[in-house]
Amino acid sequence: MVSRVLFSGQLTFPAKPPRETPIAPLTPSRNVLSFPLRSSVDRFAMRIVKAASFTRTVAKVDEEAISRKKLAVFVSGGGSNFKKIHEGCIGGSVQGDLVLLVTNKKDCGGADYARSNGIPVLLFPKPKRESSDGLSPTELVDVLREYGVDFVLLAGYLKLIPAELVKAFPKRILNIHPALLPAFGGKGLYGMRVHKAVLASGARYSGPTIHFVDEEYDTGRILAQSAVRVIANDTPEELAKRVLDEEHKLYVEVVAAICEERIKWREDGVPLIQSKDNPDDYY
Ligand SMILES: Nc1nc2c(c(=O)[nH]1)N[C@@H](CN(C=O)c1ccc(C(=O)N[C@@H](CCC(=O)O)C(=O)O)cc1)CN2
Ligand SMILES: NCC(=O)N[C@@H]1O[C@H](COP(=O)([O-])[O-])[C@@H](O)[C@H]1O
Repeated sequence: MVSRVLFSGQLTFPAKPPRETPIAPLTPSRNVLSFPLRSSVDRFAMRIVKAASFTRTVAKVDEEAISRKKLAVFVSGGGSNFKKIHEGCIGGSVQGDLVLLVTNKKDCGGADYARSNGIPVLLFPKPKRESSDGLSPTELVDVLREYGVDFVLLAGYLKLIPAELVKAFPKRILNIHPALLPAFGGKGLYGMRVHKAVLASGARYSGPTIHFVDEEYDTGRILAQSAVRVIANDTPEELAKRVLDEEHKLYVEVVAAICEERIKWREDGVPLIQSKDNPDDYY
């Protein structure tokens, strides 16, 4: 079972010029004139009115046009979240483009998928053994900037993101964790270890958390979560599968919101997602 609470109370945001709510796209229910026409003159007049309205709406949407975002994804394993985000970019549900894949395991499944889809693969950090391969933290920041990366998405990446990168991309690095933070997070809690800890605790709910990344593991501002029921005789693998299915949905939804600039920061520092269907609602 998945639940998601919609917040639509009075919100206060840091003072900044209010952004006009864009006119909703033309939809029959919203834009069809519904009164009976009296004569051919009325019909002609109505066509003029509707044409003007359409032009104004299109013009407004053009003014509000938001640029596609450039995304870099970091993985260490199979990369199923990475693949779902890529499918979203290709399919049109995400207004973004995957320009880089970064990994600490250059032969992992995510890296193989990137190479077979023409996405450049970078190795970070440098392997411990003496090797020319791999980037230093400074080199990594430089490359991300050269590619014009707007957002960095961690998806099963198992190394600590260095402070240099966190500082270079403030409020622009996201991570997905397979449990409801702040519980079951931190150093040593990743992959199946997380689900084993959840089951051992007797928690009745788990589920993915998407949060902004700071200098420590799993302590950044929480942006999105969804709850997944823990079943009494769940194995770690069964729970992992249910949570991963929910991760795939949640990450694509959040990345779509990021690319559409629908993240709003409340004055107390909590980030919220503005509803796509009703701009007055946040969650
Ligand atoms: N600066 C940050 N870096 C990273 C974060 C973060 O929040 N801030 N999130 C992690 C992802 N993650 C949980 O979501 C996570 C990944 C790995 C570990 C961990 O304990 N790793 C081991 C090494 C594991 C390995 O090399 O196989 C360790 O550091 O000893 C904890 C949490 C990504 N980076
Ligand atoms: N703490 C980090 C962590 O455990 N991340 C988890 O690794 C898996 C990666 O799967 P994927 O490679 O198939 O996307 C995901 O379940 C993700 O939440």
